[in-house]
Amino acid sequence: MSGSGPVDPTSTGAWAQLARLADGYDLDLRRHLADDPDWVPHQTLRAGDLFVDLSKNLFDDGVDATLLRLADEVGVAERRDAMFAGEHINVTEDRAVLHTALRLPADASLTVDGQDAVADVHEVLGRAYAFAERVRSGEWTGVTGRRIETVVNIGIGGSDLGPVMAYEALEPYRQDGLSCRFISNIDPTDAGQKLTGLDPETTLFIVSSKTFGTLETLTNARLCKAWLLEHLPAGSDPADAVAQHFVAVSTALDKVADFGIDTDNAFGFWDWVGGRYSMDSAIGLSLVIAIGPDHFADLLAGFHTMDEHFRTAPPAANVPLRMGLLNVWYTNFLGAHTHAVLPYAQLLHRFPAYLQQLTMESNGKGVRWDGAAVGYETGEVFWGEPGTNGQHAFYQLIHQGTRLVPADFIAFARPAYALVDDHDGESVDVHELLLANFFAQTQALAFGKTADEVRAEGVPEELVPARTFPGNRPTTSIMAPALTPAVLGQLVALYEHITFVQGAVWGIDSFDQWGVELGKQLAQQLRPAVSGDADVASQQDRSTQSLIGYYQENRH
Ligand SMILES: O=P(O)(O)OC[C@H]1O[C@](O)(CO)[C@@H](O)[C@@H]1O
Repeated sequence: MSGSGPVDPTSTGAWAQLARLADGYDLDLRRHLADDPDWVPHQTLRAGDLFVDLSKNLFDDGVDATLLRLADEVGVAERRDAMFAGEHINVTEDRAVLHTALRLPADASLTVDGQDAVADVHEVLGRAYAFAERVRSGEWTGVTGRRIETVVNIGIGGSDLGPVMAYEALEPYRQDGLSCRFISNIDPTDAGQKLTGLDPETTLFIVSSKTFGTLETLTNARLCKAWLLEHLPAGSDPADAVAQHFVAVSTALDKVADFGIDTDNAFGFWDWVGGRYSMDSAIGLSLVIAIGPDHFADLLAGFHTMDEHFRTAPPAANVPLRMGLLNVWYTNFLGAHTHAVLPYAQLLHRFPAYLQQLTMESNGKGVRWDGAAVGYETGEVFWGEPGTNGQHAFYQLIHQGTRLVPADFIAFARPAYALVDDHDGESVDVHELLLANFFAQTQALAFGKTADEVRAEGVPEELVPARTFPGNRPTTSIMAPALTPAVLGQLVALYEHITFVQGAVWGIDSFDQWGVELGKQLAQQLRPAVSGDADVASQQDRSTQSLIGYYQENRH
């Protein structure tokens, strides 16, 4: 796989056919759903516990069949199989891409570059579970003998976003008396705020960094170490204190040792796990401690369910394949640039932020994996907020603006908190209000409101245009019984594989992230200028000199 170049998707017959279909495409969702009684059942798919309704997307049988043909012509299935088999599909880093191995059951078998990956994964998982149990039970204590009450994960990007998102999402599964905080930003406010009010005797720090070379994480880890040693009761031995209060998760265990953390208290993973695909590796240690090994195992099982679906479901029933292809249709043929993700679940409030890294660090690429420039758009901008908050903020643009914004709506049949609003002799289940909004929004977006319908409500003629809704705004609805660990695993894996499908069609390496390097290098080079080195400042461009000058004048 790594030896042969990607197919240029624009050279395929399917691409040309999609371009013809898209020319003047004017599907009317009202008519489409009304005229074809089979459309909704045919476009309602299931994957694990997820119930996925694609029917309110802007496509028809012809587009659908051609998208599936495109997947065939560019070889999505072959690339998927190469990923699952451990081939080095991360070409620019010459690495396998095997986050799917992190959730294989213990009796599965997979050899990666001569190593038994399943045995390795389960060895680390077993150690992480045992460690988590010791913390949860109070057997693992701080240096003064007190049990741990707060776990602070220090990490950034993939070493932060997944654990935070899942910690928030699975709040009902957390153990009482144990909480987590997450320090990520190099802005000292982050560490300053998160350390405030902490009791050093009952705090455990997890330094999470795949490379153990990330400026933000190492700086924050040093700040936390200094804070710990300064605030522990006098007489605590520094080496014991670090040993009891610091553990690490990394692929670079030598650097962990250099930092002063006992490698007995370090949990490894492998270069075949990308940072943004690592929340189900030991990077999830804070989550394992918070929700416990059993729930974490359920989460992994959920991931695996979706992996198996993606690997084995026939194309027409394959949810990640179908959703990924629809995203290609919107991006490359209907002119969409962004994609909204709108969870009608407050507990998923960090899910869009998590998806930003997953999707944009993966597919924000301008060259294919053979180095050739792409001649087409890649990488949608993913964004979102929980409903119904978003309704009162940006839905106006989605409903009536000039841009096409495909949106994924996510909701659960059962609420995390069942609350009833008793008023005026009526009892209203508040979750019903949430779901009524969920259903109503996708209905309004799809079917709109015609000028005649607006007039029929007695609206003055001059206000009719402003109060008309064009409709035909595409949405996918994803529902599940409840937001359990297993369902969360399925959801995350679904988006991992959607991202994969898009990257495979575009022929890009969705697993490297060279685009984040230049800024890091320049920050290192610039730093002396920020500290007042006039020579280095004078070597900068005029705009940067002016900005640094402003900073120097106003810093005190
Ligand atoms: O886990 P690490 O090595 O500290 O990296 C953190 C993040 O930094 C990045 O490399 C981007 O700078 C991400 O891909 C990664 O998730």
